[in-house]
Amino acid sequence: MTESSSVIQNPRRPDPAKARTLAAALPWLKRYHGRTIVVKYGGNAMTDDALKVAFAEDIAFLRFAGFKPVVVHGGGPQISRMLDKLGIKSEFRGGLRVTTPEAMDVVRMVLVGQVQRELVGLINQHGALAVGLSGEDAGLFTAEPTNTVVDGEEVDLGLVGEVAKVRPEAVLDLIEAGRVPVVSSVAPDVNGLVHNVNADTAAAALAIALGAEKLLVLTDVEGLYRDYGNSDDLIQEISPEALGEMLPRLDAGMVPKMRACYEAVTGGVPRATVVDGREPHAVLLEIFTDEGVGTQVLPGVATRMRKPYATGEQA
Ligand SMILES: Nc1ncnc2c1ncn2[C@@H]1O[C@H](COP(=O)(O)OP(=O)(O)O)[C@@H](O)[C@H]1O
Ligand SMILES: CC(=O)N[C@@H](CCC(=O)OP(=O)(O)O)C(=O)O
Repeated sequence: MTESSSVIQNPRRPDPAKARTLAAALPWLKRYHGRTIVVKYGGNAMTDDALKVAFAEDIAFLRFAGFKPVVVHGGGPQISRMLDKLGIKSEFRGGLRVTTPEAMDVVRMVLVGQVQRELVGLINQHGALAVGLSGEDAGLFTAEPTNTVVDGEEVDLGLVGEVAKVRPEAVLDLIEAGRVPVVSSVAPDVNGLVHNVNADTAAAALAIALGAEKLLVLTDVEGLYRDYGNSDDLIQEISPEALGEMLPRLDAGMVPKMRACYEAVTGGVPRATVVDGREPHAVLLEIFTDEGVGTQVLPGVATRMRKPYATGEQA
């Protein structure tokens, strides 16, 4: 022994529980290795800095674990706050923002210039991974103007679009280069006029075009309630057919969200899951556990219910 060497007295034995947790992740590592997972990060799940940091860690973790995560972000509350500051009224119909040309400028500024930039910066704390883009980049999305029907009446939503076409090449190039695309949901129509696309809708269209293994949607509730406001029964698993029957009875932000899950699964994505993004590390908890966090939409299942988690209990 040299003079400079030292002996650690009473070293602490490594905790076997840590190894068990890691070993339990093996089936999921095998299932999703090399597979694309589209993660939709809703504005309501970006409530504090610690949550956003944990989200960025989860995305970097997936990338380093050999998955191919693609982020599509929202920012509805952030847009509403900015509109409010500017003295512009926010109005939602059928879960979608009525978007005037004046509001469209703000939507684009907040989504692409603020929310996207912040997420890119947070993910890149872990390496040169994230690259931001919007539906305007390299023809990623072409929007088609859309209206909605509320209480049997057609409502003019202004510059709101559905995704009519996806050219996923730019996203595929980034994935191929080992990057994490972070996508904002604004998109030009065929004439180049930029439209506001709901981020859930954009995420579903991208998941289908990429042939993703999963669409994972982070929001601010534990999942889909069977009868929101009247009962705390949560739907744990539901088939696209049963969800399709529920769609006309849903309201507010759950309309585009559950429609997006429906579209994704009927469009070939094997499963779509809505989870509570207010839970730190919601992405890792959902992907690496089998207990059915949130609401899962997958073909061929009978509807299964559960009660919400007890207050203070971890997912
Ligand atoms: N059946 C339902 N189950 C769960 N949430 C519902 C339901 N119906 C309406 N909601 C509302 O939808 C909201 C989520 O949509 P939204 O506010 O657009 O979220 P995000 O910003 O994550 O896209 C919930 O906070 C809840 O208030
Ligand atoms: C047409 C429409 O409603 N677009 C949304 C786009 C942002 C979004 O979808 O954000 P969340 O995911 O946080 O709800 C909006 O203007 O709020």
